[in-house]
Amino acid sequence: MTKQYDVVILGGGVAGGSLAHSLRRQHKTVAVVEDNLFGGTCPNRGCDPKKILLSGLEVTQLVADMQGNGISGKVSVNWPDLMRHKRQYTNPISTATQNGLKSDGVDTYHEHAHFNQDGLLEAGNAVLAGDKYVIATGQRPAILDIPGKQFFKTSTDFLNLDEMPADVTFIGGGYIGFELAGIAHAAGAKVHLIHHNDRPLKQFDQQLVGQAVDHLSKLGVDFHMDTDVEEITQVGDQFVLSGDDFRLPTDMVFCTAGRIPNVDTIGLENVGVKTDAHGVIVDDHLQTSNPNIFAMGDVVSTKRPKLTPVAGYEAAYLANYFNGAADKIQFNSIPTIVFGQPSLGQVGLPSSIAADDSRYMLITNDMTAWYSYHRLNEPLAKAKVVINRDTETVVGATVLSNHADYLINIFTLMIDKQMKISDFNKEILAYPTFASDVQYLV
Ligand SMILES: Cc1cc2nc3c(=O)[nH]c(=O)nc-3n(C[C@H](O)[C@H](O)[C@H](O)COP(=O)(O)OP(=O)(O)OC[C@H]3O[C@@H](n4cnc5c(N)ncnc54)[C@H](O)[C@@H]3O)c2cc1C
Ligand SMILES: NC(=O)c1ccc[n+]([C@@H]2O[C@H](COP(=O)([O-])OP(=O)(O)OC[C@H]3O[C@@H](n4cnc5c(N)ncnc54)[C@H](O)[C@@H]3O)[C@@H](O)[C@H]2O)c1
Repeated sequence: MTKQYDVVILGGGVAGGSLAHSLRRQHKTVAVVEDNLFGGTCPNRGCDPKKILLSGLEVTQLVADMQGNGISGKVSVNWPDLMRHKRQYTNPISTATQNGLKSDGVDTYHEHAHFNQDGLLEAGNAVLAGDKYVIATGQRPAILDIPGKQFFKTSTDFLNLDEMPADVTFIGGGYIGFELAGIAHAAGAKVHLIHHNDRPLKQFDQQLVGQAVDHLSKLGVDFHMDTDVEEITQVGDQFVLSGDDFRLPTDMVFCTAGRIPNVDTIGLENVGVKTDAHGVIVDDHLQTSNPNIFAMGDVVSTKRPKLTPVAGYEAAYLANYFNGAADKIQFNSIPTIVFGQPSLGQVGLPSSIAADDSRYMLITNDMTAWYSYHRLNEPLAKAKVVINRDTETVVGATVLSNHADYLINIFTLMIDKQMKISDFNKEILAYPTFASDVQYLV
């Protein structure tokens, strides 16, 4: 059976689903092929479930910070209850997302999509012919290729754990390692985070990363830097991680050493689509080396952070492009946050570059004693803001605090709207809020 469409989308995640709805508003015929959960990574096994589980950390840490300041008595995370709370949100997502697509007139296929040797797009028994194809197959967890790799669990497993083990280890100090380590620690586990060099979260301000690491260490998280795990063996109910002069028994080990693009099982070689280690290679119109095939979202080879709002933005761009707009894709600043207690957020020009360039002024503030943070007895609140001396505008910011997310979004607006600091300071902002504190930071 061959069916003809204007656009066939491989992958029903954030990018694929959002493009499909936009194309239907243009009355185009659209098929979405999804081989796992509709909605993709973010709502099923990424951002959203992670942040629900993070609420355990937020509540317990707030209560711990406020001990002796009007709050007494400890609270603790009940992991099975928290997991039930998470599942109440995640369980309906895939069906609801698929139904939403169907009711909008999108044909959905719950199959693995691939281009066969004749270059035809197969989805199970169906052949889907498109005037255009869009690859939106996302990424999956990378698994380190070491003896015992079959014992690795992934972030997806973590976000579905029925019981929190007493002792857990994360290998890889990136976004996922830090975020899940914080959640596991709050849930009462002894947590180890192993990183292969001395630069965890290497894209962030290393001074602030160091302070976050010190803070988490004081709370009881064990960091093992410059440590290469070479083998995992099972000993009884435990796993032993070993390398040069290193041996660590643990109950569960998660590989959080990055994600790899889903390009290898979709027959791209049959349709002349070029890829590299970071994903599908595209031009400024998200067009691949095959002019009828486009790619968007996490599967694209790019140095930009691979994030949900970026995937959504690319989907919106392609919808306009397919509707006749000719502009090349351009990106505003992309804010990025490692969620935790504290969270670490960054946007725009990194402070490390600004520190060595006389065109910029770097303003560093310790906000810990400021009213907003004192009120909640927040133990660590720092901000670095980069200002262009000529234009007197903010061009970059890094914030370490439990409320970094509020501040980083405000800095993003200031940067992209090129708002003069003097104009920003004329604004009357609701007080006392984390947002109004920004006027003291610039
Ligand atoms: C643990 C975790 C936490 C995260 N937290 C955040 C966060 O806080 N903020 C943020 O902005 N981003 C976060 N991200 C990243 C975010 O989830 C992704 O950037 C986003 O989901 C990318 O959307 P996408 O549509 O490109 O890919 P996906 O959402 O991954 O969708 C791709 C879809 O394609 C499907 N697929 C793959 N191959 C095929 C095939 N051959 N045939 C059919 N279907 C296929 C997959 O099953 C998947 O559903 C997180 C990611 C993880 C893993
Ligand atoms: N809050 C967010 O926005 C958020 C959260 C989670 C994931 N994400 C997205 O998902 C992507 C993947 O996240 P991630 O944390 O898996 O990847 P990552 O690339 O951020 O971090 C992986 C880390 O593992 C380290 N590593 C690599 N090999 C190692 C080894 N052998 N031993 C020890 N450490 C090793 C790397 O140096 C790196 O620091 C992110 O880049 C981001 O795009 C975003």
